[in-house]
Amino acid sequence: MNISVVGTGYVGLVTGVALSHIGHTVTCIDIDEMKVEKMRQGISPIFEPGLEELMVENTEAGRLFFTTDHLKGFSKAEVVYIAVGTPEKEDGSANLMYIEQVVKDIAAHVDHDLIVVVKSTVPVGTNHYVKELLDDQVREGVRIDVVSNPEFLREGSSVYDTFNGDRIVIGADHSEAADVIEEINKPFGVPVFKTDIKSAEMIKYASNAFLATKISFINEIANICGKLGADVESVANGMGMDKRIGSMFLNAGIGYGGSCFPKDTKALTQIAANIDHDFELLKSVIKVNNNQQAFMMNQAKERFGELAGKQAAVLGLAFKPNTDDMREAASIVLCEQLLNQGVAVKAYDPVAMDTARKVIPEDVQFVSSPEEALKEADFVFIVTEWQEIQEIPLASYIKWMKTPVLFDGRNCYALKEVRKHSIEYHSIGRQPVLNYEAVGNVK
Ligand SMILES: NC(=O)c1ccc[n+]([C@@H]2O[C@H](COP(=O)([O-])OP(=O)(O)OC[C@H]3O[C@@H](n4cnc5c(N)ncnc54)[C@H](O)[C@@H]3O)[C@@H](O)[C@H]2O)c1
Ligand SMILES: O=c1ccn([C@@H]2O[C@H](COP(=O)(O)OP(=O)(O)O[C@H]3O[C@H](CO)[C@@H](O)[C@H](O)[C@H]3O)[C@@H](O)[C@H]2O)c(=O)[nH]1
Repeated sequence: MNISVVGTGYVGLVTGVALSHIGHTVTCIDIDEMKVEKMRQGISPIFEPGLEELMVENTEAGRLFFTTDHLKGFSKAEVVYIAVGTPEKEDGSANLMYIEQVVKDIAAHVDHDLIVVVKSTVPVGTNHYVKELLDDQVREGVRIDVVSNPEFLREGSSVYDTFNGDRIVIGADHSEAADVIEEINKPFGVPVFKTDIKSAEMIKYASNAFLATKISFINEIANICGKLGADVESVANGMGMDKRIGSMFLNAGIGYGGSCFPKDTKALTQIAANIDHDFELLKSVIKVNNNQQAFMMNQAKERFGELAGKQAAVLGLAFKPNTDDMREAASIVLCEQLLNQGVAVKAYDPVAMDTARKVIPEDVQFVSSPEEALKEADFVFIVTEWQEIQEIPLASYIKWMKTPVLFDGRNCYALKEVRKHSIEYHSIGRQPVLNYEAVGNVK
């Protein structure tokens, strides 16, 4: 099939590349000329494992094209996927201006029947709003169907997730349009769930809100465990063995970040508020997450009393491993808080340094290895559990740091291992390891 994908961000580019890989002819359209130029040269504008190779393979096979020209991009399209951003507005609701612009672009340039697939995460009712706008704006005689097809990929494993998803949700008013989208996706071999449009839109928000709830729940349990002497990892393992609960998304830490959970949880409380429903549970999930981001900072203040004049290392800046995405990364808030307390900060991330420079205060010193960050540091914040960071030998903290005081926001190290070293180690929902004598005069 001839498909156009509008927006080549984390969702659009992966969708376009994957659809071309299963045999469709795909034209990806973006307004960002630099991005399009990069993709034409075979360079992925985002860091996503496996994406660039697949992009080049399908470009060379003549199935994948990139353009900034909507007219050209839509000329042969039988189906257009919308994958532009829906960022949050000041009141927390979803900003639909990019979607509305794409509708204008389609209406201005399309003169044949079309199925428009909304992949972006949009509030319940938006697909019908898109259909109304299109019906108002397209040329006479042109028939447009709108299908909701929310995306569930995770950054850092988006290529894998696309080919190994748990389900593809298709929401449509007409079964013919739903059948076309099902047929397009058949080669993925992923189970398809067909439903009405509003339910499809809600499945996306409800899924993200539920996962965010799981994370805030385990973080609350962790905070209680920490005070009672229980171990949150054991608790999560024991809970997760119950199939009704499931073992995934029970990793305690410094809260969820990224481009989706923070924005989508807020948007869903707003969607509920619009119909006078106070979504108390979800508001608490958000509040717990905001508090959790301050957890390590509070630990450090409690540990040292005065932080001014100290030197800190921050290991990991991206909101999660295997991505260069810095949207709503905990590291941003943590670096700001450290600087505000008069701490000198050296930060390292294996991949996200360039994106981090744009959002992290410039007083933070960016360094090119964990060793440089840790050299002469009074303490370290482990913020992102990159494999490279998890593999730093515990002995290296002793060797490189002024005082090996670790605050691990992602529980990267097994306590059994930590206890073998002369280290002071604070993590989330687990007992601290306080080898005071060995560490010397830090306390
Ligand atoms: N990032 C994720 O992991 C993820 C996962 C599932 C769903 N989503 C949802 O998917 C949507 C896209 O998210 P993203 O992270 O890929 O966004 P993004 O910000 O990475 O990418 C959006 C792209 O759209 C382009 N664009 C904007 N207006 C355009 C126009 N009129 N024509 C052509 N291109 C245009 C931008 O230049 C940008 O490259 C959002 O609604 C998001 O909530 C994201
Ligand atoms: O047990 C866990 C799992 C995740 N996280 C944090 O939660 C955030 C989000 O992680 P993850 O869900 O793996 O990444 P995203 O790329 O944000 O993916 C989520 O958001 C996407 C956008 O809507 C959805 O498509 C995905 O299904 C959904 O998992 C990150 O900060 C993680 O550190 C935890 O703290 N504990």
